[in-house]
Amino acid sequence: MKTSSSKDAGLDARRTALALLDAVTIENRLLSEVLPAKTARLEPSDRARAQRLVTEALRVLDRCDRMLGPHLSKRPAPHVMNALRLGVYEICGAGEASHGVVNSYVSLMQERQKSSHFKGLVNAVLRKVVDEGAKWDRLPAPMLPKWLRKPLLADYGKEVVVAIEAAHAQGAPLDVTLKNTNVDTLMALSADLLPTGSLRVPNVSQVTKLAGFEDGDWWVQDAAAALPARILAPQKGERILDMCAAPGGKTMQISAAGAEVTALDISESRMKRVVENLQRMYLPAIPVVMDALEYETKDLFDAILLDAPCTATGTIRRHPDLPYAKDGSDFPGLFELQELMIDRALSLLKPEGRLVYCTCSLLIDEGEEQVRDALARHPDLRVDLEALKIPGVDPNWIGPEGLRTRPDFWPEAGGMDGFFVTLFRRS
Ligand SMILES: C[S@@+](CC[C@H](N)C(=O)[O-])C[C@H]1O[C@@H](n2cnc3c(N)ncnc32)[C@H](O)[C@@H]1O
Repeated sequence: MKTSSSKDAGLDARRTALALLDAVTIENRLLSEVLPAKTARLEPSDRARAQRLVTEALRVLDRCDRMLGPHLSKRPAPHVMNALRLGVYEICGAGEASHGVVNSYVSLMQERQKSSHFKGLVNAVLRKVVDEGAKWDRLPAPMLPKWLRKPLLADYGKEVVVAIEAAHAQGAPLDVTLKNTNVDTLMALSADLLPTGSLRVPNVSQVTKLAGFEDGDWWVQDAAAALPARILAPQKGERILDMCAAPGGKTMQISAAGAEVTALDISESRMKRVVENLQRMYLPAIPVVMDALEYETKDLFDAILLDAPCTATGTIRRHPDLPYAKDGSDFPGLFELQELMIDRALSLLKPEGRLVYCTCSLLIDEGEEQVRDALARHPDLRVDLEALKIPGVDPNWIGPEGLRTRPDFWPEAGGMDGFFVTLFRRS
């Protein structure tokens, strides 16, 4: 690994960003899986720079490709294409000095024998892009890849999908959930209080340095992700199962409300994060590491929150790598697992108990369709629509099966993640 010198300032971060983009688009890995290993040897400032560069470029990858299209008679090898994409993003999207950007990506091509003969192409194409920079702002919002755009078009229609894509390009603000409603914390964070009770914090560079982090006054949680536990409305002393708990955002909401919460997750490493998060917040919970489909208990629960494993397509604002790392092939397996988990949850619930089912997905298959199927399988089950009408939730977001949020909601305030939430009771 080379180190930065004044001559090649930014090269280490760019090399790593290119390796990360290759890992996502060629090896189909999620950034969260590859970031630790690929950035381990970088200086903290370069690590942050590489992460920012690849994340922001992924957000506008379709735009980069549109800029490059007219200058490429044939798509070059993926590694070369990714260098061009990063170069375009840096020149047009980030407004970096074009001379340094072009030189860096040409140098990176020279570093590998296989790509060294593309250095002339990279040089020529990026220079042409510099001349056409003004085109960038006139390009439409980046489109999702076809494999994901197609089902979303079927679910929502073109107008909504275009609005969702525009919201994805904007990225996501930082939202936090307060442990206790505390005006001092609100003031110290200079945050906006959102209609649903979450706080939106402006201009964050380092979350751990924000007021109240050390004291456990709040945790990071998107405003939409905070809705399922609010809808569950945990009561002091109730026994509640958080059936897919890690990393623990909803467990902490339930615990902070004074309920006795069992936090279950199949992943030992992810459960460690739940425990760490609970410790930082000084909140109790009973951690259980096991497959929810095998979990049994004699003492049925008063309420269950099932935040089922899903495609996470509602979180693309935060994870723009997802549409490029995935191709939808694992989706049917997830839909089946969600169905099994709903049935399992019902078997662990008191007859008068309530089950909140939610997914951070935009796909109807993982929300409304799961509810319709569950009602057909369990004739004694009903959806409690009244329970979904909590403060700040627009009644238009509620359909016959439950509450649907989308990234294009609250556009002026900065949007929200896509979620589906419903509350089941037995008739
Ligand atoms: C959407 S995440 C949960 C997020 C969490 N509720 C929160 O608010 O922080 C889904 C979780 O389901 C867990 N999971 C996947 N399959 C599972 C299974 N069969 N049993 C229990 N947990 C499972 C995953 O490890 C993952 O942590």
